[in-house]
Amino acid sequence: MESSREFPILDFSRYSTDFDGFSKDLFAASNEWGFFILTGHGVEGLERMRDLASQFFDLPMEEKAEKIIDRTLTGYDGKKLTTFAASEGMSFGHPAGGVLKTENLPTWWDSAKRQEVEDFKSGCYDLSIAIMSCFAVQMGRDRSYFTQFHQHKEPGNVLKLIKYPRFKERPTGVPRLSEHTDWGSITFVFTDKAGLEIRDPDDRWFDLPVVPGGVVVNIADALSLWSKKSLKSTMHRIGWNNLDVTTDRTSVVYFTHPNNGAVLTKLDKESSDEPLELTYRDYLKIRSALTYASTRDGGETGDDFEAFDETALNLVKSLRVANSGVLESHRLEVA
Ligand SMILES: O=C(O)CCC(=O)C(=O)O
Ligand SMILES: [Fe+2]
Repeated sequence: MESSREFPILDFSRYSTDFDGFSKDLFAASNEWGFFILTGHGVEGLERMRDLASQFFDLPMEEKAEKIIDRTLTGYDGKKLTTFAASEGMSFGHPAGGVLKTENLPTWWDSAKRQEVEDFKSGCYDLSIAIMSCFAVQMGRDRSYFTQFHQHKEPGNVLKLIKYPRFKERPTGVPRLSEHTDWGSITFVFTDKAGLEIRDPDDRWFDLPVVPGGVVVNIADALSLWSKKSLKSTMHRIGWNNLDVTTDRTSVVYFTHPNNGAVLTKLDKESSDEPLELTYRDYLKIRSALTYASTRDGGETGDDFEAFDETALNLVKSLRVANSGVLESHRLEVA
């Protein structure tokens, strides 16, 4: 679907030559669309990450599935275990340095490869901090305002290599990736293939363009709450219409998260004089309960919604897709 509005494509080299103008444009794009494409971003090592992804996903299942994704979002997110998507993923969580030490990576990821992953993550981290400094200034804060809440602490940022495999025929009733918003601060999607669809400012599905050398950036829930929704966390998905079913799609995705203790917002409570502080940790608990309540085996969280503060629960629900009824569970057996 086309949009009547122009999708924002911005050049990161303006960050050093025209900080004020650039940050204004970045903020406007994130306010209107919640998504933009950044060219000239300078993150190095993408080809190598794609190369490692391709080698890894070609390994026999026993080697890939040696370590399955855990609570630190590290490990193999395998075909048979994946919910919400017809894909397989290899995920590297932890704060900086953690990929070198974790015991939850398949042996194939030796120390040299782990170092390459760390280096790529580090380039992404620097870019994320630069982008957030633009938002901070536009929100009337100090340039380093968000940096203090994105230190190398728990839960850390996640790099995920994702392969959406080709099929002979289009599977029925299952998208490549179900519609959702992301959870943290901002996300980067590096890909050379079409397929990503987002809700445009008129709330219609829009096919994201592919810009060679550009990275797709989107705002996630936590940053949206932090900015009282002036930065938009936009729903997105990957369908079948834009990319032939017989074509593989690989993406390299970097998710940034605030530190667990970061206060995203304060909620006024009638019952108390003190506002309730909603931290990223609180948000995560609510969001994962809402999301996994709809899956067949309930996830790990259980669904003890009564334990949550009602105002906080309603706020997270107001992000629309945190409603468990919207996400559907898909468990697809790939031949
Ligand atoms: O693979 C992509 O292009 C997007 C992935 C995505 O939206 C996600 O994993 O949250
Ligand atoms: Fe996403």
